[in-house]
Amino acid sequence: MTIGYVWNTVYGWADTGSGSLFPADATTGLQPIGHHLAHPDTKRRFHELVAVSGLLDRLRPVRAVPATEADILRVHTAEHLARIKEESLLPKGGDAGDGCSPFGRGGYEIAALSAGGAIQLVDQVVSRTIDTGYALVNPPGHHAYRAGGMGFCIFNNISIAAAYAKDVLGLERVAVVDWDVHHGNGTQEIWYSDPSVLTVSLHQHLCFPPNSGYLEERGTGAGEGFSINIPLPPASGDAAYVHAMDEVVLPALREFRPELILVASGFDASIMDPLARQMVTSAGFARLTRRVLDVAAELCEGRIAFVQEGGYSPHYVPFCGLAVLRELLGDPYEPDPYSPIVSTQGGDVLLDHEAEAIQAAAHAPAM
Ligand SMILES: O=C(CCC1CCCC1)NO
Ligand SMILES: [Zn+2]
Repeated sequence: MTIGYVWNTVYGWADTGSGSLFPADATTGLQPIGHHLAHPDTKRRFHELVAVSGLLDRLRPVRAVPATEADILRVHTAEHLARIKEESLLPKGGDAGDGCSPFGRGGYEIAALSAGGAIQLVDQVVSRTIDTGYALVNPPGHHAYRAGGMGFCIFNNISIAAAYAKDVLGLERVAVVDWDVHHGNGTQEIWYSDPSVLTVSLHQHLCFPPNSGYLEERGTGAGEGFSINIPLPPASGDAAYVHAMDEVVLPALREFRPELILVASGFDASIMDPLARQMVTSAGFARLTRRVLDVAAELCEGRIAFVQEGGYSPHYVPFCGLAVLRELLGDPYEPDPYSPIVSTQGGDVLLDHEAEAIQAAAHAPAM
């Protein structure tokens, strides 16, 4: 198996400013802090663990190339692209669009390279140059909608890659499975009326964005039934996520019959993440990964690619990512150093209310 891997040093240079979420503001008590919650150090640490663990030597480097304006415009409006480029020229940069997604001067180039990393990985998976792979890109993308960015996302990397797969590589059906803990509202919006892209979002119900990701959001027009939301209760752990995968995601993929599966791989559903309240462990992410790898082999000759989204625990994200990469390499799961603490907190048992939430999603109208 040849497993591709995308990383570029500038992904670790994304300037997230001096705030923790909102910009520092002495008048409102928002003290400056060294690391914004989305500080790139978390993803740099993931990369460094991949390197120090020895896995990097077993991965095939895939070189990120900046997404072109044409690539970005397949998904985003000209106005959004123009604004990001304009603000990226300012001495202190700008914001993706919601006031808590800062980027520094040159942020456009990093965001274009993030989207371009996803494109390059998809290109090599579809052409079978590599069997599968992981794009450890930054900034993330799944909240970015056609006309704007939000939630730390400037451009919707995975949608830009999906559009490339359709329009340039000629694929007719692409599925996006989003296990980032927050609703993939941007990805959903972009493809909401389009039956050629199935979007499936597993997320903590109402965690972010506000009032988004309801079960009833199923697509519109020709796209009716091709947007699937699986809102999960807070504290859902490995058992709930694996059950949701088995009961909702895999059946939907089998019905849709994608030619390519893209996984929006956020690790903020982890038990140690500061921006959500789920309890997924590195073992849980390994189990989810095994399942999507197997269904890709079953449905589309293994054409599956993983694109980094969120994940904010600098302590734990590296080990969640390592567990996913070990699964891609066919290595057995290895408990991480936090396992004695995180694997005894109860997320490994499916609770009734979790099962009920998942059954509700499983019985939503078919596509
Ligand atoms: O990881 C993210 C970003 C979530 C934060 C954006 C503002 C508050 C929560 N989205 O997937
Ligand atoms: Zn997230």
